[in-house]
Amino acid sequence: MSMSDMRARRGGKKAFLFNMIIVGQAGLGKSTFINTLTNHPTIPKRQCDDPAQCTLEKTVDIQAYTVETDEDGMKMQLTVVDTPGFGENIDSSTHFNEILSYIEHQYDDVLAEESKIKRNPKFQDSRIHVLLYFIPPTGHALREIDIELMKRLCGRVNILPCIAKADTLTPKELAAFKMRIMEDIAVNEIQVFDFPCDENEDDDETMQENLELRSLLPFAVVGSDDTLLVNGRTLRARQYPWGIVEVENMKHCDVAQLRSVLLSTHVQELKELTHDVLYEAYRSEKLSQLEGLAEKLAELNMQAQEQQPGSV
Ligand SMILES: Nc1nc2c(ncn2[C@@H]2O[C@H](COP(=O)(O)OP(=O)(O)OP(=O)(O)O)[C@@H](O)[C@H]2O)c(=O)[nH]1
Repeated sequence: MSMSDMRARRGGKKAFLFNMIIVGQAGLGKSTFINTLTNHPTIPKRQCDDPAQCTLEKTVDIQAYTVETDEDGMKMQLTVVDTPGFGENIDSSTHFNEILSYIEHQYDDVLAEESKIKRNPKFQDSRIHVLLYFIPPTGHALREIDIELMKRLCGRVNILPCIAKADTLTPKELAAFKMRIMEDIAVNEIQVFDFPCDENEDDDETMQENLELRSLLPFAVVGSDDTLLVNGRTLRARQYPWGIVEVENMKHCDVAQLRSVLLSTHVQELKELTHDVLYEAYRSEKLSQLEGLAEKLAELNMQAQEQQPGSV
């Protein structure tokens, strides 16, 4: 779909449903980022008076939060699925399996609904349209765990890689880190959502915008729960002894562009890719598995009948 079509759709009365999941190591600022993105305390802060206890009070369950957004005239009902951060000591394969089964479970629900003779008019499609993968700001390269997780999930969900806490890197470090991450993604054949362009469908403006967005990958993210007064304007920002990092300032990070992608310009495309490509692949895999099982059962039945006394 072209950007102009997308814009033509904006301002419609019906709120768009969009579902995202956020994944990454513990303490990378996932909850803070969601509240920054939605400009709302979508994920409640954990109440904790005792700093010693605070570190123990992490996100422990996969949990969905829904919030209304209105970005650039595009109204949406956004559901964000927050996942527990994984760490060095956690068995990562269990963690990956939980995320994968959560994503597949939403596909199963749709598959079951599609197979009903009488559909439920109130059925809510909770398929995940995008996964934000938070990479720690090590400044080196992707870790094995990042590669493994993205490899396992990329056939099931659109992945957008993000560098968490990008304010901890200098601009030079950030640029080099971005380059190495994209090299690792290519070498390991990880399919991420890279703003594909279609010469036959997209107009020049869309192609240009997509190429610019692609060049930003992975998005440099900064989140903050605080607002500060900067030159007479109240802004979401992080304050340090040496200065201020403004969340919406494109010179400081890529949050402004990422917000626009996630809440407006690329919502339709991510939904279409989820339905037409990812869900379709899952559906046919599932159905051929069922077909294989049915054939096996029929074969076993036939053998059982042949072995019955009196059968010819
Ligand atoms: N420097 C920096 N710190 C951040 C940023 N975003 C969040 N933080 C801080 O990082 C800490 C953890 O933030 P959370 O949002 O709770 O992290 P989380 O990933 O949701 O944590 P889990 O739920 O435990 O996985 C908090 O002290 C935040 O203030 C950021 O962009 N830059």
